[in-house]
Amino acid sequence: METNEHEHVIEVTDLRRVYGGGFEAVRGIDFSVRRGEIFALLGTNGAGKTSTVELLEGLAAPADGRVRVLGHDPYTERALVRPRTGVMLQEGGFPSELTVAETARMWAGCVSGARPPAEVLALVGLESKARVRVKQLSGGQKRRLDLALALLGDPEVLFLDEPSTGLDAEGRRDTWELVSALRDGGTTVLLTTHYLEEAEYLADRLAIMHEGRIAATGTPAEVTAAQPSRISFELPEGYFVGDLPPLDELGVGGHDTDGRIVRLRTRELQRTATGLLTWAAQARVELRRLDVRSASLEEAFLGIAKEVSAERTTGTNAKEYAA
Ligand SMILES: Nc1ncnc2c1ncn2[C@@H]1O[C@H](COP(=O)(O)OP(=O)(O)OP(=O)(O)O)[C@@H](O)[C@H]1O
Repeated sequence: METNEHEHVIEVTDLRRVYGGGFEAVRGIDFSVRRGEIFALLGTNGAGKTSTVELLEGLAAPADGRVRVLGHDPYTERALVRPRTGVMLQEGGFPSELTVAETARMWAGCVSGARPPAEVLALVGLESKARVRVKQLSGGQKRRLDLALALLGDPEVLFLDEPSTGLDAEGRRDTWELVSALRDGGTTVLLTTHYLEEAEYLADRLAIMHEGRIAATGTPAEVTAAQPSRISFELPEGYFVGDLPPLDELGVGGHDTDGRIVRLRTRELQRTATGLLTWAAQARVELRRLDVRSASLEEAFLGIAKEVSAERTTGTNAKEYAA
């Protein structure tokens, strides 16, 4: 395996996917993934994540744009790319009468240089289920079997489509640890997920997709830093919002109230917090229920989805969306 960690293992340029009937599910996206990196594609339902991953896996040809996986076109050069990648699909669809071990052996027969099936079953914690029929597995155990099969070829690049859907909290945590360990061993991972905490925990970098486009991309910290922080507190007895220092002078971008609770949004957290606390000290009042927090990935996600929808409604980007 090559070890150049700066090498771009996945490169996507102005990628488009159009389904029969003319629906454009992927509308010109760009991103790249370096060797040994975990990259997460997040998005609302129908954002185009699976449509994108299928293009990376070479299951369909793009309508336009370019995809390279390990330097090759995964569709036209499938024979070069496929043996070096592992794919965990959303629904594996195995014959349900086979046992777990038989399924793994059958799959190993289709993979050149496959690892011993027992080894990958142990990796995902399914060794004790080797003799159980697939139809008797729980939903979470089936997802783990999907993952084991994707690992049979010891892939350089692993595509994981919602790897922990259906897993309980412990199973999810186990999967995260396994995926982290694979990354630490040099595997490049592209995953789609609905769980923001999964992306926060696992992803070195991520992209948030919305309606076929990438609305934000970067490290989890970069994506959340672009969203406003929040400060909330209870107005002291006898005070009104108008008694606070002018909010724009404190760097506040917006505010709302809920009874006596005031919520401020700011991109200058330190300036706003300092101004507010200085005012409280000078007025000799206590700010009860004070809560100061940076945006979470979840807030960033919801904020981006809302912003893009609002732009669309007001027509800011009407032309772009009509394209
Ligand atoms: N075969 C198809 N024919 C027509 N439209 C399709 C087809 N497959 C998907 N779509 C549409 O393309 C859009 C993107 O779907 P896709 O499955 O890629 O989204 P996703 O981000 O993976 O969503 P989810 O999180 O719900 O799995 C959706 O509007 C979907 O209805």
